[in-house]
Order: sequence, then structure tokens, then C-alpha cells
Amino acid sequence: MKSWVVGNWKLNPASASAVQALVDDLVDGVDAQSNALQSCHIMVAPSLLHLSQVENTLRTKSAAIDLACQDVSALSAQSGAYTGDVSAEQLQDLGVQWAIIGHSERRQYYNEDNDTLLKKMSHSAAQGLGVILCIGESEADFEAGNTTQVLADQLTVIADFLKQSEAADADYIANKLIIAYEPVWAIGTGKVPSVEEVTEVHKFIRERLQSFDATLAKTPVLYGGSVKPENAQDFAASEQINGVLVGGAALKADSFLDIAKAFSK
Ligand SMILES: O=C(CO)COP(=O)(O)O
Repeated sequence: MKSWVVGNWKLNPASASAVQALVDDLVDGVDAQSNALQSCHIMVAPSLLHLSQVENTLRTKSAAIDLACQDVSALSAQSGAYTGDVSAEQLQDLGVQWAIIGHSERRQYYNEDNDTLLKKMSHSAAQGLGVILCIGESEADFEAGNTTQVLADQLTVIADFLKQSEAADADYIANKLIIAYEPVWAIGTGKVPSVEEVTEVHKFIRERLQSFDATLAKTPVLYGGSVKPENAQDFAASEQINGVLVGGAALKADSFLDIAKAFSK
């Protein structure tokens, strides 16, 4: 299975010129190192404001980089009277292939819960937009030994989605779903769980997914939280870790592509 290395740019960079410099560096880097990167899917998720600019560059320079948005409307799959929202249909029309949903920062600052995420997932599926569902426990839950309980609850979004979806969605479920395990306490902190801990958690996630539907046995499960070029090799060594969701280290083309090389095995 090809690995996935996804850069979540969050609310960065601050200017369109800095976005352009980053995407240009990425495209040049991917082109120059295409052999070293061939067994790795590379994806970036710029802010909504910069999606169009990045899409334009990726299309015209034809780099092998997928495009994701960091969020999608829960209110409608199409256009409508929803001030401030961006729909799955609009994103798909722009050439965006994936939506990140359920990131812990959105759960924390926008109170996104399982009901909201089920709507976001359903709208994405209706428009053929792939979904990267982020899950992860807080530090308090980690300390209390509640990790698997928290993850099991967050994964019910998938079970609920499957219950309401039709047989026609089988292809979507098999090819357009990615899970990203991001322990909240590891995001932006420099603290990382051990590879063994992540491996165990990923096994648990995979078992849960398979209990929902056998086709989910092959769903990629990524790790996220303080991934850097210095630790990427360690995570890449685990068969259970199918790639990474990178924040801070994705904001420089060199460090992001060094991580991608570690996963291109
Ligand atoms: O939240 C993350 C990616 O979605 C991880 O962020 P950092 O890599 O900056 O810890």
C-alpha cells in the first residue's frame, strides 16, 4: 500500500506570496525527487482562502500532489443561504479531492461533535470528496487510560455513515476514507507517543473499522502530532502506520519532503 503524507497548513502562511513560495518549492521538490517519492501519496491542505491559488499552481505545473480542504460545510452539500460556509460541491468543482474533518482544533474551538461530522462526511460523499477523519484523545484522557474509549466513540461517525449509505457507496468507502490518529497532547507540543504506542492504537482503530465493514480493513490509518524529519523514519518503520498528517513541519518544503521520503518505502 502506498503511504500518505499530508500537510495541514492550518491558518498559515499569512500572505498569498508566502503561499506561492511554499507551493512552488513543493512542486519543484516533488519533480526533482520523483523517484524517491514514488511510493508515497503527497497531499496539502491550505486554508480555504488559498485553495484556489494552490489548485491553480498544482494544475498548471502538473505535480503529483493532491489537494485537501481543512473543513467543509455541515449545513449543505450544495449552494444555499449559509453565510460563511463552503460546500462539498464548491470544493469538488474547484478540483479539491479531499476534506479533513474532525480535527481536534475544530472540535475544540467550534464544538464539532459526531452529529456534525456525520453531516460533513455525508455531504463530502455525496460530492465524491474523500474524507480524512481526525480522531484523538486529550492529555487528560490519555493519562486516565481512556484512549480507546474516546477513539471508539469518535469512530461511531463511520459506523453511522455506513448505516445510512447505500451499496453504491462501497467504492467510496473503500477508496475515499482515511483515518488520522492525532493525540491532542502531541499536536504542536514536540511530545510524541512511542511508535509502539501508536502501533497498538492503530491496531485498535483497524479492528474497530473492520467490525463495521470488512472493506475497511484496507483503510489507511495515519499518525499526526509533532511529526518531524527526525522522527518520521521511526513512524514509517511500523506496518500499522500508513502515513502522517503533518502540521508545523509541512510549512517548509524541505522538511515536508524529507518526511515524505521517509514514508516512500
Ligand atoms: O495537527 C496536526 C496536523 O493536523 C499536527 O500538527 P503538528 O505537526 O504541528 O504537531
